[in-house]
Amino acid sequence: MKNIRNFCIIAHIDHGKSTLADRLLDFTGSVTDREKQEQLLDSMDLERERGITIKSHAIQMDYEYEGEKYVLNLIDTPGHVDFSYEVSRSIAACEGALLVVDAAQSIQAQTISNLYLALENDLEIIPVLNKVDLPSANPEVVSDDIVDLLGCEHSDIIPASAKTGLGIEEILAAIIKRVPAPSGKVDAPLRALIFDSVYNPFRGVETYFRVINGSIKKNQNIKFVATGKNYSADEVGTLRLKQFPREEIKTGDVGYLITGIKDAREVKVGDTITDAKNPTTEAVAGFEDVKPMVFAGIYPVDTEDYEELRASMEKLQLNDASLVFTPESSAALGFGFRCGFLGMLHLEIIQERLEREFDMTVITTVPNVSYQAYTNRNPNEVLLVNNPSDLPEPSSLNRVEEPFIKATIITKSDYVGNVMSLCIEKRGEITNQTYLTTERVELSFDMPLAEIVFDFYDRLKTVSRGYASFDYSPIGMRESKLVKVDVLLNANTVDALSALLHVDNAYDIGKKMCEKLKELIPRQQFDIPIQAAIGAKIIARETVKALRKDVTAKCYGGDISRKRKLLEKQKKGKKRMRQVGNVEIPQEAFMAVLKLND
Ligand SMILES: Nc1nc2c(ncn2[C@@H]2O[C@H](COP(=O)(O)OP(=O)(O)OP(=O)(O)O)[C@@H](O)[C@H]2O)c(=O)[nH]1
Repeated sequence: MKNIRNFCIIAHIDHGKSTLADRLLDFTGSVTDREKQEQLLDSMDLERERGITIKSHAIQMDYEYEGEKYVLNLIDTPGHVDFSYEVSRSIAACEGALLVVDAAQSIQAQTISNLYLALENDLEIIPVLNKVDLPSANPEVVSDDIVDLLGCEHSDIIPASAKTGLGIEEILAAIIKRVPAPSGKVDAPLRALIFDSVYNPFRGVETYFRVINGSIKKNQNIKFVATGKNYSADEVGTLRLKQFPREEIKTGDVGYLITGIKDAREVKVGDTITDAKNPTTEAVAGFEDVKPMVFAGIYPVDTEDYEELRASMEKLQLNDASLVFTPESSAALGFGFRCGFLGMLHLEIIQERLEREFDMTVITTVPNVSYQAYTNRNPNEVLLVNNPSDLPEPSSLNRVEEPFIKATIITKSDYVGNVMSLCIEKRGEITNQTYLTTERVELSFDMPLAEIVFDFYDRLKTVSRGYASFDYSPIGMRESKLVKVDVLLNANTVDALSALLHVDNAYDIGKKMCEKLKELIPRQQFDIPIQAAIGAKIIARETVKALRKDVTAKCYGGDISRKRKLLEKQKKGKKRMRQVGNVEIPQEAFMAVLKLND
């Protein structure tokens, strides 16, 4: 045990975490040349394409230092705020953390939020100043920032470049010297923390764990504490680039477990594994069910594909336990599903996976957060509103509460004004303003989650010219004045276009929605009035004028091939359209409310 080191890498997005992990694997000889590939740890295609780490992974390295052999377990963590719960679990499985800071970008919002998570778990922090090879790097200034933040010495900071390999040896030495060896009770009943799980279509769910006390043996009868289910440990082993089956994984070490579980929902990140006959008495530390933050309807483009969509979603859920869905129906779109996501990125990923892996073309409706409504009839009963159509009628509605978050934004002092006006426009209330240095300011706001899940991040980037980083954490529900804004096309309400909005914004957004829809809905043979309404009251109106021109009109005469080509083109453009009443609505229109400021 004394020669094991468990550590993770924490950083703001794009500060070089995955690249650094690759260098460490290289340097310790954990990969052969043939296995070498950029960003080894990001194994999903999507991850590689998007250049982001979606799921956290673990990998074991051997390293000899001053004549002694060490086992280093690197637990990689996802960088996007949608997956922050996984970061916290990975952190809980370690004793130390490399805090990677980009020498050109300095400390950003997620550097700080991840650092706090690490400090809460008493991790030893090793600050790494990455990307010192960049011409724009500013190592002196950024080192000062790090010293201010951590209260460490300048000499504690390791200058490095994950690109050139500078500093890698020093980092490995620091992991061995500064990160404490795991401490745990070898003789106590098994207690292991699940920090991740991965779905393998052939072997079922692979569970990644860290043994805190005792050991886990092959064929042992084990129990998952939170779900209360028993399994047999069919295979346990250590994780290298490949899996290495072992007879036993001992106290302090990290490994994988295969039990034949076929459904990802049975394995919950943060749960504790214990022995079925001799269970641990210690409480499961900090286990939390991950709750979806954003809800949207997903409908097949072709109504006949509903069953196929259901089958695809069920398969997706087997390997992504954070996806939840229930069937729903919409007057406009027919049968589909209301799905819960961790955030907008997660929504995009699911949509893309449905298309790539299952060949499904789907229509996604306006996303919304989850509200809580109370009616006059029973003001104590909470009604969950995950869909605008679930909101009770205004006459019977007592009050609505919406989720709030604490937003932390770090920006340059020049942009404080812009950032503040943006946040105030988004119904934010400033709660704190701290100058980290004379140039950099940390701002905190209490804001409704609904305002930030959509275009906030892009707007923030624009108003700060890219010099703002952002992070948030939920702070509970607060009462809010919300109304349902409906959209009528050709005098028919299209339920899939309804949105829940704050009363102060409803008129403005209603008007913008009509304008945007006018741009997006193709002209047809007749005038299409577009109206926004609150209840029976129309608050805005636009009209899509009737079409006069036939696309093939120009090709009079016999040029049939050209005519066909044009018609093909028109058909392609129609692919993702939905006929509602007699109006054709393209997919973009369902998301129009998100793009009002484009
Ligand atoms: N010049 C230079 N570029 C680097 C260095 N380290 C990483 N990069 C580049 O910075 C970008 C981001 O690096 P990643 O390793 O993907 O960053 P990350 O923190 O893992 O990002 P997420 O996985 O999305 O959280 C990539 O284009 C890397 O090639 C470095 O030391 N020097």
